[in-house]
Amino acid sequence: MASVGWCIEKRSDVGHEPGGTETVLEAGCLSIIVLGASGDLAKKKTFPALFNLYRQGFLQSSEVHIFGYARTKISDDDLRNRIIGYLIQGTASEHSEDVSKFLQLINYVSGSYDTEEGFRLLDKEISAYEQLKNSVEGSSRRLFYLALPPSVYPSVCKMIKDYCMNKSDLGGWTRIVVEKPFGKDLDSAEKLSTQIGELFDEPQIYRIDHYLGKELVQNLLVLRFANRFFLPLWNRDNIDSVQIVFREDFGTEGRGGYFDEYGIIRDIIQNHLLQVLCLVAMEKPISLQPERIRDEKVKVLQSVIPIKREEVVLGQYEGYTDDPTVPDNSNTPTFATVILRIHNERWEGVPFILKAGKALNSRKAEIRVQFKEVPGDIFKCQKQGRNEIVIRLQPLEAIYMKLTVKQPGLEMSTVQSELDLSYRQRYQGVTIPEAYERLILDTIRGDQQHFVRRDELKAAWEIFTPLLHGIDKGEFKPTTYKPGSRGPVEADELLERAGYVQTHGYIWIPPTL
Ligand SMILES: NC(=O)C1=CN([C@@H]2O[C@H](COP(=O)(O)OP(=O)(O)OC[C@H]3O[C@@H](n4cnc5c(N)ncnc54)[C@H](OP(=O)(O)O)[C@@H]3O)[C@@H](O)[C@H]2O)C=CC1
Ligand SMILES: O=C1O[C@H](COP(=O)(O)O)[C@@H](O)[C@H](O)[C@H]1O
Repeated sequence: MASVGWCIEKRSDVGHEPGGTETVLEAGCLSIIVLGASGDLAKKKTFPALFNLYRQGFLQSSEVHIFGYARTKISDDDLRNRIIGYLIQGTASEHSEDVSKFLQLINYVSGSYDTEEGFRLLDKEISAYEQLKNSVEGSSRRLFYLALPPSVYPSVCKMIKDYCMNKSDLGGWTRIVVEKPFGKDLDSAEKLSTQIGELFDEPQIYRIDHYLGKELVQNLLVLRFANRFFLPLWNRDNIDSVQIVFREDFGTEGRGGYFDEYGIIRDIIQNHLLQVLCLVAMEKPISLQPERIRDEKVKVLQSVIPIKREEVVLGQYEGYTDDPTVPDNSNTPTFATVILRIHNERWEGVPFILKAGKALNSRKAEIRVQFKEVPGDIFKCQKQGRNEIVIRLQPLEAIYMKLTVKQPGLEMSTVQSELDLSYRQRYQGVTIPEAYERLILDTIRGDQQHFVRRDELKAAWEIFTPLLHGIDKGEFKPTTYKPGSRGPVEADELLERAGYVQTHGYIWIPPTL
């Protein structure tokens, strides 16, 4: 197991610009508290991510303890038994000793989310552990991960603030991680932000969007700003359209109750896809300081003009309302294509097409940047297709550029082909970290670059709230589509109207080893 101590590289805050990093020695013991430990996210994502960090040496048993907290009355062992299967999944058998050792780092505390009793008990347990480690009071670090429905965030944050804070400021800290959906519209999100903002300062709040932890999303700034190729081309003069697409080949699967309240726009588009859009469209930040990057993202969001009704297609898959937790007359979209337009010098006139759907014919997420046609087409090859750069976020991470080349052989004819950077082939033996793993490590390191700032969130809700209110009032109706299909045909028609040219007779085949 690689040993990684707590001497970490921490990005300095505003005032230390540009660029520089400083080394901060964080020596206090670390308590990670997973609230909602009995739930779905905790078992599927949070605990496995913590395990992987532990396995790779980023969490040391001498310095870290993990507490699960929820109302369900279970023992430490019950919790361990609930999560063990998710830790072992995808883990080689040689790691079974690590699994046992990791599980011993976890204790469970049961209590409610709005009364002091449980939180006093939780504080007592954390303090006991800190004392055991001889941690100097105030130097210890407490990370609260809210794997909970947002309805309980305000009361939970109040309880943490009143009963569970790190006791003083001797280099220690208290941070909270909150999951999406952060609000349901502009007003509710602002209300939630204000409630939490009265209790914690912005540098203590980590609004997680797990798409920001995906490898190829993290690569976007490097790709755009470290390569001469792209700098002069990345604008309205050369790019005709940008698509950011999320497809899932399964339906709401046991999460129907939650999903019906939110729908695909709040579940995927307003957060995950919009965050990706920001990174594709933003200007170059003056440095890699998290605040400087987030400043640029906010500017993009604030430049988006109101969504036009005719640039939206909504769908709902057949059979969606068969779920007993979904009302028969549900108007909730499980599919949406929405065109956003950015009113600035770089992007005026370029449609940013955000598309997301459940129960479709495939599972993938990608960014597809389509370039304009070459003027003066001497090869008469225009009909074969346009240049595209495709960034495949998942599965099979890849970046490929679709381009026209000479067909090999004696004739001078042209054909569509690609320059392909397929990660599995290029980076053999390299394990790409899970998004949650990376983001939890960032919260421990105090790096907020890949988290959503309050003003970003506000600007994101400003874009979608009018449309969402229209849908909630039943003013827009989703059209039905067949599960396993591409979604409503109207979505492809909208794409065509937006100027997207489908390439026929060419398909990218991920290379095999
Ligand atoms: N599951 C997923 O894949 C993803 C989830 N998220 C977000 O993460 C958060 C947690 O999600 P998930 O784990 O699926 O949610 P769950 O519905 O599984 O809830 C987590 C825990 O919260 C408690 N809980 C549930 N409902 C309520 C309620 N109405 N009032 C008080 N406590 C409640 C339960 O614990 P107990 O009863 O023991 O207290 C439950 O085990 C949510 O904000 C969700 O939107 C984000 C991305 C993906
Ligand atoms: O946040 C969510 O994301 C998942 C998809 O995540 P991915 O990393 O597998 O692409 C989605 O299934 C879920 O509905 C949504 O809440």
